[in-house]
Amino acid sequence: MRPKVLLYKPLPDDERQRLAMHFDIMEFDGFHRDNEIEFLAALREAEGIIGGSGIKLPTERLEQASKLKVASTISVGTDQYDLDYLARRNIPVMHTPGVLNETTADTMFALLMCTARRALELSNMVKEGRWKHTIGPDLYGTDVHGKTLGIVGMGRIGQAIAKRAHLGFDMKIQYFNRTPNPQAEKDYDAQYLSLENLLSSSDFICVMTPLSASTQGLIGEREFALMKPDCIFINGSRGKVIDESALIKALQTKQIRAAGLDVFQQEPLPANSPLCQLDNAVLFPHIGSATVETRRKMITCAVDNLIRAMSGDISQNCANGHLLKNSR
Ligand SMILES: NC(=O)C1=CN([C@@H]2O[C@H](COP(=O)(O)OP(=O)(O)OC[C@H]3O[C@@H](n4cnc5c(N)ncnc54)[C@H](OP(=O)(O)O)[C@@H]3O)[C@@H](O)[C@H]2O)C=CC1
Ligand SMILES: O=CC(=O)O
Repeated sequence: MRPKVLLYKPLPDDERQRLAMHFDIMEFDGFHRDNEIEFLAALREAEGIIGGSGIKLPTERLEQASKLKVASTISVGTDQYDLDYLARRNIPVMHTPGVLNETTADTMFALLMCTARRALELSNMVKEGRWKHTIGPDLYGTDVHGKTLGIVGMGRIGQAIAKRAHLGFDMKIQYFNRTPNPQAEKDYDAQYLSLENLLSSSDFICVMTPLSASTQGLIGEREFALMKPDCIFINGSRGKVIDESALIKALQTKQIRAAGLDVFQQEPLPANSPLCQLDNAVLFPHIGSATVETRRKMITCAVDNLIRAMSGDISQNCANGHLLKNSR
């Protein structure tokens, strides 16, 4: 009998067929109230699961997946899973690092540029017929080139952002990680600082860490208070890495200049969020990697990961390999 795999995110036909060559597929478009009973029945039968980061499968649900051997996600972030719990069950979590670095860095730079130059606010002014005369200083933006960019989380994507900033915009790069990144220091002349020093001396701050126990709430009221009054804050990591209420307060009181956000504590962001009322907040709907080309590469990578891991090979792209009891 072929292993059963629960697929809960739509795939292009060719990638779906590739899975079907190896597995019996139980297919769902997301996990929600309307499909809960059938979905959980399929989960109980599944040896493999494949979905995306936006669809949470909490541990109490995964406890029912007694036959589960592999979880594959079409994302680099794996915070939707409890990696320790799955490792205790010896279940590898496979993800898609690398293939989305450049696209996600492009998105973060777009967010940074739009925020600095007030692009969406001014575009809306034009579209709504409010452009009556040459704009004055009250609507001017701020320069990006030549400024100082602080990157919190100088990993794969952080370095792709540093490349754009340093080589393209002549920005000074400083960063904070738990461990220094000598490659970024060599390639982009990046300077390693404590979080406090980075926050108080950067013109732009971009957060690009994973969400984990060590990063949840990393940037809160105290951290916003350390930032320069002209600071532009960009979050591309996960909403819970920052205290969103503290950010809203910092934006409302102009404690910082502006924020560009791709991720939120609750996604989709509720329309009644105070963030939606703020001219100095540029909001993207979690589109870091959302281009045709890159989403396709991520799907191919996640399908490859599942096929290989189901046959026992987790040598590439395993997010919890270091935690597994039995290395494969
Ligand atoms: N908005 C979007 O659409 C996207 C969002 N993402 C998010 O970006 C995250 C990062 O991806 P990627 O660059 O591939 O990951 P990497 O693992 O390559 O980089 C993560 C970096 O964060 C640092 N970091 C981790 N924990 C801490 C901490 N407690 N304090 C300070 N720094 C920390 C790590 O350094 P060290 O371990 O030394 O601390 C590392 O440099 C993903 O996990 C995901 O959440 C990714 C893609 C798209
Ligand atoms: O947020 C996206 C991811 O790939 O992680």
